[in-house]
Amino acid sequence: MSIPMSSPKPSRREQWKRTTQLVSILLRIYALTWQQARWGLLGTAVCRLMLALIPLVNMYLVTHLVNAVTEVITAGAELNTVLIILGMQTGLSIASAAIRSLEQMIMAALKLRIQAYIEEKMAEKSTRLPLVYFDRSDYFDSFHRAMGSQHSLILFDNSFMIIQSSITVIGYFTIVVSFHWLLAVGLLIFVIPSLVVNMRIGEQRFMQMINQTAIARRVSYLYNLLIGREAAKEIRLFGLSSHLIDQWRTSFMLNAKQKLKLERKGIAMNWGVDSFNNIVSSSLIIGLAWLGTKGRLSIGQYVALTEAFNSVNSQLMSISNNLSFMYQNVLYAQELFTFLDTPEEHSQQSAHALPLAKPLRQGIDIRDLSFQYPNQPFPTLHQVNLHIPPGCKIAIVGDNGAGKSTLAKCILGLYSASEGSVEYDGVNILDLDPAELRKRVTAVFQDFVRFQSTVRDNIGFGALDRLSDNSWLEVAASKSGADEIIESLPMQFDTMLGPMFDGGRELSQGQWQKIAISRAYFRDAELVVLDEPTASMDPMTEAAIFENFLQIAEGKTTLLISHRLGICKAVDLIIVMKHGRIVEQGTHEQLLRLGGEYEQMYQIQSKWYDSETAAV
Ligand SMILES: Nc1ncnc2c1ncn2[C@@H]1O[C@H](COP(=O)(O)OP(=O)(O)OP(=O)(O)O)[C@@H](O)[C@H]1O
Repeated sequence: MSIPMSSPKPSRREQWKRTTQLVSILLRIYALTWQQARWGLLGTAVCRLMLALIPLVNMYLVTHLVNAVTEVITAGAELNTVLIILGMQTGLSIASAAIRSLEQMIMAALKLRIQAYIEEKMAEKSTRLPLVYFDRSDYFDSFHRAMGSQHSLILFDNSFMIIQSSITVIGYFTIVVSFHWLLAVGLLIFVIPSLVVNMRIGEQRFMQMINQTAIARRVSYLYNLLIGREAAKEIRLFGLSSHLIDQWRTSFMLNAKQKLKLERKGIAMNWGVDSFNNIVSSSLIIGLAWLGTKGRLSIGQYVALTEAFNSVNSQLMSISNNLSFMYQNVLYAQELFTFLDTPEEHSQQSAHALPLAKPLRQGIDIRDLSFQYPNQPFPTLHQVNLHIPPGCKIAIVGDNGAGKSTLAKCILGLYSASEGSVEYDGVNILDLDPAELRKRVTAVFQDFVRFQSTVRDNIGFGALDRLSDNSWLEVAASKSGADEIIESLPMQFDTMLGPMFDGGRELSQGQWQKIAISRAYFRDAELVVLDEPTASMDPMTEAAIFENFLQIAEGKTTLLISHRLGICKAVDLIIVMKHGRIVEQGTHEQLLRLGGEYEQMYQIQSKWYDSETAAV
């Protein structure tokens, strides 16, 4: 879908291909607008048609008015005709203003409708894309460009303007041609230079937008960092404000200078076009005066034609501007459609997703699984093999960066294997319906979300269909120990959490964690993944959570990622990971006997706990 723009001199074939692509984008926009707002579109078309005819009627009235006024002055005729024509002109102006207002109202509604539709589609698309896209900078570039291209869809407005102006101009041409064909040729000369200049500038603006996307994103990233909550503490603590503002200013100015250069070029070129048009316009008026000397024009016709020239000039400028805007908007719209056409998650496109037994019979098998992040030079997981029987409790341990969280995300189906497979009951995860799979799994991640919303939402988002079921909410809250926190809140489950909105109660890190764990429990899933859920909790709370966890995990397949090895004694299987591989697996006793990585980690931690106890 993306149109190659970099080659300075495209071949004829490339030009043809590019033109057909642009036309197909244009047709797609028309189809979309028609589908979304056909009555608005029809209403606008009718208004624009009437507005196109009004100047022609006015020209007719001006001719008669000037002639009638001349009669009054030179031959002492009655004022009646003048008054009647003036009355008609006033009526025409009022009608014209009313139609214009109506058209503006329809257009405002139409634009909002299209904007809502596009924003919804973009949000839908973002949530349906595979998670791995969010690790790619080109995805963010594409999203940023698509966001900035939304306005381009109102190019139907440009088309209407062009049609409206064209009808008026054709009317004027028909009248002008009846006086002398050379006058009509002169009128045509107006349009060509301004069209060429505007299209060139439009294309350069678009290319600039493409080239500046990455840096424009950095500018907005730095700005949001400066004004946002996330970095507020550290900016103050480390005194980063001036440094970050300097960085932001440098990036901003880099973009601004390039933009300014192009604007200057555009303004200078338009000045050239304006001067040229003034010369053409003066020549035409001289031509009119010459026709007058030949006795082929009345004063009224002379005045009306001069007005017509000025009007045609502005109408032709409007056509040329709208054509170039249309061209520019089609180029932008291409970015939007490129984003909207990005392929989604595997099975969402397939109607042949395979069913899954409930509960699982054979469990989960990971076969020769390798996974590489798009922005990493080497795979993060190498040839991982693991069998997880149904109902088995597994702890995954290992150094920082060993690949524990990545493995969990592959098992949850959030990342697709680069090589090998994850199978549920022998069915490749890629052949399962993602929506169906997600109903069967639940997780708490290290970087869980703090929804700036009610407690009910924060827990209930785990299973939307039970959002208003208080008894389920209470059970989920008590399992994680969040019930005590909720009890102390002014409106219990309906209390707003987080500082972002009025009346929101901020919680401590550990309290938020309990809420996030409740959310995971709220979904009654077969596979529960807890990725370091207790990192911010005090040891007493941690012990309680683990105890609870094991109790409620009875019968469920559970995967626990933790650096604290205390829990490992109570699980069925411990997996030790190092540099993206499983290096050891077994029970606590088996691994201690093995005397390998696990035993070393365990000894270090027990010494640490022992010395803590000794110190106390
Ligand atoms: N979103 C990402 N994009 C690129 N690389 C990533 C991403 N997330 C993790 N990695 C890389 O993958 C490797 C494994 O990360 P992972 O988070 O799976 O490790 P972990 O064992 O869970 O670590 P920790 O104990 O610190 O949480 C790391 O070297 C990291 O650099």
